[in-house]
Amino acid sequence: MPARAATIAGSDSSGGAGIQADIKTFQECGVYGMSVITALTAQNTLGVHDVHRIPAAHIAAQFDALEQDVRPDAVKTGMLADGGTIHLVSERLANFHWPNIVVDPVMIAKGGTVLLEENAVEQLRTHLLPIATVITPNIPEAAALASIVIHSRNNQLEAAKRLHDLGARNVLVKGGHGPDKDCSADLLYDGAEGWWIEGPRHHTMRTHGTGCTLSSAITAYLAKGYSVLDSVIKAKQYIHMAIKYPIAVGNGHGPVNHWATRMLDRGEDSLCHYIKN
Ligand SMILES: Nc1ncnc2c1ncn2[C@@H]1O[C@H](COP(=O)(O)OP(=O)(O)O)[C@@H](O)[C@H]1O
Ligand SMILES: Cc1ncc(COP(=O)(O)OP(=O)(O)O)c(N)n1
Repeated sequence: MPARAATIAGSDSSGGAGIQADIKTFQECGVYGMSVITALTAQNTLGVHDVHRIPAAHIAAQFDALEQDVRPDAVKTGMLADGGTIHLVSERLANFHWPNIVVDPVMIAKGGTVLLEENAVEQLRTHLLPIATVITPNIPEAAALASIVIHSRNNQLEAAKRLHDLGARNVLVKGGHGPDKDCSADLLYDGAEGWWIEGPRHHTMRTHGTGCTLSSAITAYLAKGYSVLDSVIKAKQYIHMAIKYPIAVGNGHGPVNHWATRMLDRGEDSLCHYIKN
């Protein structure tokens, strides 16, 4: 059987983020992709226009269908919408013992639409963080979860330490929203060591779905058996290529190019590098 990855997330009708971005990324990274859909969004590159939550019984049925037949080698969570869904997802993940759990704590879309009810942040902290192999907050999400203001790399590290203390085994605080104009630096912290995984900052509007794409690439490489550090480095190279070589889709914040590596037929770019903190 091929390596298998599952995404537990919301659908983006325009295909740039959510379930669609995750499945495209799984495919490009060479793993078999599966999904548990938590919400449907009517969305395009201009924004999120409507959200329809999936009833809990049907989310549970999707989980059970995978468990009974095609267990994943790694799994990620994305848009979970509300506390009830977080509760159900964390209960299923804990009971099924699915390995390699990547938690992307999606809270707000780039256009400003709330994708997780504000009062569900505590459920994320107490239910999902403790079972996460890796958590991948962006800077505003890390700030909200760790109750800290993030203006600098030192703050990024402090947030990572606090989230590790809450139970996440590895914490990746992504730097896309950081202040550095030339570099987008993500910090990986495992409780002992910190690694800065850096790539050049691309000045572009086509960044819809960057977080979903990075976390699903990490999930794919974990499913293939890479270590957490190697999975994050390979995923960073994948997102770097997907932003650097854009495709023109839509009139707003366009999606990243999920097949950049294949289209260029040139393998992975070597511009990303990592350094010990
Ligand atoms: N303009 C950019 N140039 C290069 N890398 C970027 C850019 N924007 C985001 N990234 C990278 O994309 C990934 C997702 O980052 P981020 O934007 O922080 O997440 P989110 O989409 O969840 O807000 C990270 O690896 C980050 O460094
Ligand atoms: C259905 C759905 N899930 C997640 C997001 C957020 O995706 P992200 O990768 O953080 O990218 P942006 O939307 O912030 O560009 C989403 N929009 N829709």
